Amino acid sequence: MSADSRIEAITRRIIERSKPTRDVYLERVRMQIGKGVHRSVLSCGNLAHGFAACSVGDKAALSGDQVANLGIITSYNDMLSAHQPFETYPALIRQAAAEAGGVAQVAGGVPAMCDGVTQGQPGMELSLFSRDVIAMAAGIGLSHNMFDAAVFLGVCDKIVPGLVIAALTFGHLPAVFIPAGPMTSGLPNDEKTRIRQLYAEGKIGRPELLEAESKSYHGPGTCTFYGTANSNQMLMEIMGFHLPGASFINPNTPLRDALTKEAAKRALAITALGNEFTPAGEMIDERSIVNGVVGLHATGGSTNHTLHLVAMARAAGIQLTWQDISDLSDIVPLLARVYPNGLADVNRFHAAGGMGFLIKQLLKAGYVHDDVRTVYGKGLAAYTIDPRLGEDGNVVREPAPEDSADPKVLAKAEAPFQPNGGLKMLKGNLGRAVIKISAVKPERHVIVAPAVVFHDQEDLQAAFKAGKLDRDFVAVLRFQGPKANGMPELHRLTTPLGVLQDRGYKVALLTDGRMSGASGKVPAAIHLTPEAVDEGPIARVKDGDMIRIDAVAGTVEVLVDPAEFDAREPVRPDLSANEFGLGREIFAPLRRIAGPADQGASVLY
Ligand SMILES: O=C(O)[C@H](O)[C@@H](O)[C@H](O)[C@H](O)COP(=O)(O)O
Ligand code: SF4
Repeated sequence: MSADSRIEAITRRIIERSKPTRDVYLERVRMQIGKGVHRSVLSCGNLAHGFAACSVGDKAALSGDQVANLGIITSYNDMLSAHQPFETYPALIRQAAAEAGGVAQVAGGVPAMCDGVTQGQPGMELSLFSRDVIAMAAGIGLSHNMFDAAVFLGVCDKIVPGLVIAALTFGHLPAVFIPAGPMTSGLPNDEKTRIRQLYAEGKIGRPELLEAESKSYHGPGTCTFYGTANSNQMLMEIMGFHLPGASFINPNTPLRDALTKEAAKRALAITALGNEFTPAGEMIDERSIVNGVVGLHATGGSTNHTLHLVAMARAAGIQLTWQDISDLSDIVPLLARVYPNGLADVNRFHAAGGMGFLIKQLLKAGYVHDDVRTVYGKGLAAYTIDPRLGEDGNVVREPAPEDSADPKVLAKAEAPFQPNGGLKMLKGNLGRAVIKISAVKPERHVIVAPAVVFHDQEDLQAAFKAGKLDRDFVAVLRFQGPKANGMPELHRLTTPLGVLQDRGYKVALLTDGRMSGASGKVPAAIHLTPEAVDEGPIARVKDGDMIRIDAVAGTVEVLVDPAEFDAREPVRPDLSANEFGLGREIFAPLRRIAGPADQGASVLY
């Protein structure tokens, strides 16, 4: 089943554009593959160090080059509810590997930041760069070169993108991603938001707010809104890094453990020592990347992936642009309504038919490429399934349903919630930006209002609390880009801007910073490039300038006489206050070399 001709055309132009870098990348992957079983190039001393702490049996196995060895890269910590379940995964993976006649070793750990803990805090200024630090940290583990395949334990925002960059950098190895699954449903996300707004208006106190937050985020597993973390799960499934049906099974359940053990065995089965060798660098190609972007649009996924997918693709020599993402958005319909794009959470998304139903609809309508390679074999059609626990405790896969079990949450391709995708690119005399329209009411897709300029999100919060913002306005929050302060998420502003919007004002945010994947109802033109610290046009905007954000036409403009605007000097504020404190001083070198948002805001390329 071939993809829609428009999808094919965009895929072809990505292939053409990427050819120079993709050819070099594939040549390097094949050269590494050509060196044979990797630990066989190690000296006896290297090898002895590599298995010194192993059992006698594993030492014997690893002394030769016939037994496959899995490198586990884990992002376990107790800070992220989504990653806490990984504490027990290495033992489960070792057991599964032994059952399959292989070996598994933890090759290394990577840091993982919880953006929920750092949201609105200085620590958030390390968040985006942590993606590339995670890629480097995973590379340190895999550089021991003891492994025939790698399994990656990661879920949340920057962790999966960082691990994918590492997996593709070590593209000569098969790579299987193993998730931990979503938290069970707690206080509904819209109720959490309502209570936050009551607190922002001074109508309730901290005890009531903390009670609501704790009922929302209440146990192990990924937070249940459709933010970056759950967008990551969708991507790993539709791009073929997960086993079919792995994404949205709750932690600490028999099916979850069965999926984890199956993933470990599958990773051992697809090494060069077997007959289904599937190196990640060849498995992921331009079609896989396009399938990921399509999945993002069809589900109203996180705006952060206009940064991460670009950086992930680049790791495999594939050059994905915002124009590609925007053009795909014009083609792909919105088929899922999961908070903030609706009231349901990911548990209800899964119960409605989940990834199997979604992929089946996208394949039927020709929006995705079926002729792709995955860790499960060939063809995306293998993912149109519903995972169950079999009698023998193993995973059983039944065909995904033809109909959505909840048409308010998952729609069929012939009757979508919106004719186009969740993400729109904006261009104009202020530069290039991104806006997530899937969660914004249509009457707010175009906003024309005077600018109120801020250099710090706290100043906007203070202006709100002082009652200075009860009017139509565009909050122009600048010096939030990668080089300025690490491009933090400004999701805390959703609450005051949401209160003002609910009071009937036409409000929007324009920033060179980011929002959370969980942000939604307030129109926000984000990732503005060039950023203010690079003297982008946003550095010349003044209070009162009329700003037009138009998600229909795809434009972002300041409505000031061009000659007058160009004659203005860019503002150059003192940013030294955010150059130290809570680790920001050690990230200064990364701020200096960070690339622009439309190229992934990466420090790696
Ligand atoms: O991109 C994302 O999805 C966010 O970074 C998300 O991971 C973050 O944790 C939010 O801040 C959670 O939402 P609240 O802050 O509203 O709890
Ligand atoms: S989804 Fe966000 S808040 Fe929840 S655990 Fe992951 S990073 Fe933390």
